[in-house]
Amino acid sequence: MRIGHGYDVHKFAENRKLILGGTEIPYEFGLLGHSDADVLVHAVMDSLLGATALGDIGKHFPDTDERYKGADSIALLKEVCRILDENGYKIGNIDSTVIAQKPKLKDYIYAMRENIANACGIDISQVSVKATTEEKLGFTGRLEGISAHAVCIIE
Ligand SMILES: Nc1ccn([C@@H]2O[C@H](COP(=O)(O)O)[C@@H](O)[C@H]2O)c(=O)n1
Ligand SMILES: C[C@@]1(CO)OP(=O)(O)OP(=O)(O)OC[C@H]1O
Repeated sequence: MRIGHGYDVHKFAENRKLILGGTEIPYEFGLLGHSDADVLVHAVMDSLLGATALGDIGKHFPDTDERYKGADSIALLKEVCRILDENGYKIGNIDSTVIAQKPKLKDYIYAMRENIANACGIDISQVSVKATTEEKLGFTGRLEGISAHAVCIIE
């Protein structure tokens, strides 16, 4: 059994969609990135890669590579899960937290869990997504961006 941890941050920008956990969330700002900037899926991918000690998302999907411009992070997650499978690993469970002052995410949590579980070929009960604010403190509290943490167990 191996444990993995992932963390990512993306800043808010105008004229971008807000994609979290593969779900488009209505909000006045989106997140800036080379890909679709899905900060939650990026943290999940880094936790899985961390558990295998096979590098990180920057190594597998460099932000200098035109192939990943506007990339659907859920598609990248599927590739990470293919790598895990190729190396003989199975996911035990994934737990994650999105840190966002706004928007409220509770109505989208189930859809995010479902998207992540489907991409990984696991049951939704193996994927937890939580949301919290930082009580208006720090960069998330100032509405400058969103961060996400994820941990996982693989076997
Ligand atoms: N962007 C967010 C942040 C929080 N939630 C939900 O609200 C609960 C209370 O959040 P606090 O930061 O005030 O502790 C939290 O447990 C989430 O259920 C949310 O939906 N979206
Ligand atoms: C997945 C990638 C691909 O460009 O997405 P980005 O939007 O650049 O996001 P970041 O978390 O800064 O780096 C990871 C990249 O590998």
